[in-house]
Amino acid sequence: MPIHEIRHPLIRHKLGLMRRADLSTKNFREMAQEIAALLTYEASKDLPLEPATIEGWSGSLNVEKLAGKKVTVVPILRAGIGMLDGVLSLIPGAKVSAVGIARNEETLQAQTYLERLVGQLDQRLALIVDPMLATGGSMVATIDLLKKAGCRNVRALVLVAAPEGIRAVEEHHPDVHIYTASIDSHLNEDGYIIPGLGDAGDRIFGTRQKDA
Ligand SMILES: O=P(O)(O)OC[C@H]1O[C@H](OP(=O)(O)OP(=O)(O)O)[C@H](O)[C@@H]1O
Ligand SMILES: O=c1cc[nH]c(=O)[nH]1
Ligand SMILES: [Mg+2]
Repeated sequence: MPIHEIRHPLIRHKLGLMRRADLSTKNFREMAQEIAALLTYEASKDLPLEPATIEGWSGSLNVEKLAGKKVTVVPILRAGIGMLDGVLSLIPGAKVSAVGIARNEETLQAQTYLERLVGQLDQRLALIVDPMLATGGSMVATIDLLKKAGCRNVRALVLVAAPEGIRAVEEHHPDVHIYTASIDSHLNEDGYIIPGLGDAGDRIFGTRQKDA
């Protein structure tokens, strides 16, 4: 199954807090990074290990380390920045590939305005981060451009996913696994996830918010 809804109690609790309309910008940001770290833990649980010999306090011993595979984290700007540090807290050596995509508010079409990818993408696992998977247009466009640049191993971390967006990713990129804190009910007529979080970019950046 390429969709993984991680129903861990810590994630359920933190996501419940994020759904509160009165949560401050500060706390919304903190929860987004913390859930991102917990999703990273899940999304990395099958990364390959290789043996290594080290000098320990009692002499030489065999340990394990992550095998050759390198990681790039791919935040979809803007809102994806709100999950970046959470991923990097667990994979501090990862390179960051920034992709700027904004959804046209009328047509809901994804429009790409920035593409700053790191090198050696054919050897890297790409972990795309974006709080919201709504129609899936932004995610599909990001996976398209990563694969075009040579990336063969892509996973997506989203806080909330709509069934419509999951179907779009499955249809266009069935090899891509999605890790989410919640599969929500549906999209409303404006393309917002219900119950969702509202506009995640605005809530993370403090724009157009009542308490800004
Ligand atoms: O699945 P989709 O229908 O494409 O919608 C999801 C996208 O919409 C939001 O970004 P937005 O376009 O609002 O940009 P922002 O991050 O700059 O606020 C969100 O962060 C996703 O990137
Ligand atoms: O519910 C949604 C859908 C798209 N973008 C958001 O920020 N929220
Ligand atoms: Mg937005």
